[in-house]
Amino acid sequence: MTRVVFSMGSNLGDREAHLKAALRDIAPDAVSEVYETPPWGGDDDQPAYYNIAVIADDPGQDAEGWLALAQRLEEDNGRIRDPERRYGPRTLDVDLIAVFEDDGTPVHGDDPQLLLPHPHAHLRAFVLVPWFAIDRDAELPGRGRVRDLLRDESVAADARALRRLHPIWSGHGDAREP
Ligand SMILES: Nc1ncnc2c1ncn2[C@@H]1O[C@H](COP(=O)(O)OP(=O)(O)OP(=O)(O)O)[C@@H](O)[C@H]1O
Ligand SMILES: Nc1nc2c(c(=O)[nH]1)N=C(CO)CN2
Repeated sequence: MTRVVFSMGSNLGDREAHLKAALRDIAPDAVSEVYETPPWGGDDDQPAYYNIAVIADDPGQDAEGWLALAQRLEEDNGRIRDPERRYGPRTLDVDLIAVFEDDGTPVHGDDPQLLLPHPHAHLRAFVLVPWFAIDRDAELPGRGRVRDLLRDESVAADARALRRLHPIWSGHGDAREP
């Protein structure tokens, strides 16, 4: 069994519909409410994002399997990458933030195709705030408790600009209206 923490974001088209479509394919254990978040990364000329954090367990899935799933979800939602814009807009972005073995051991990855834990997660309020909302004891391997990471001055400033909107998931393994 492995446990994955995903960060999902959308800022093109029907943002909520893209997130719901992704949830339908993964049978999550926990899903945060939707947060509206300003673009992070310096490319500010784009719409605000909808972001959620998602936790899922699957007995048969390893880290590579979770990545393949994430990439399929992006493709199914029409993801196009603009090589000129590192942090440009997208219909759906699914990042693996951390993966844990059955006994809680974190999976580490240094292949550029799969960096684990995600190398920028500790800097991103749009990742940390939703994650903390669904797991008060969350810990980002190598960086510390999410509770403490949120106290960083720059992260805390970004966190204040997030707007918590509403639930997106009913808790019954699908993505129906709550
Ligand atoms: N932890 C990870 N989660 C998702 N993709 C990853 C991860 N580590 C490495 N990658 C690789 O990153 C590549 C680029 O992904 P993508 O274009 O979605 O990046 P991004 O979401 O724009 O930026 P960032 O990774 O900083 O969030 C993909 O080919 C993927 O294999
Ligand atoms: N607010 C916000 N900003 C971003 C996001 C995102 O999901 N939300 N994803 C990015 C690339 O992973 C870059 N910037």
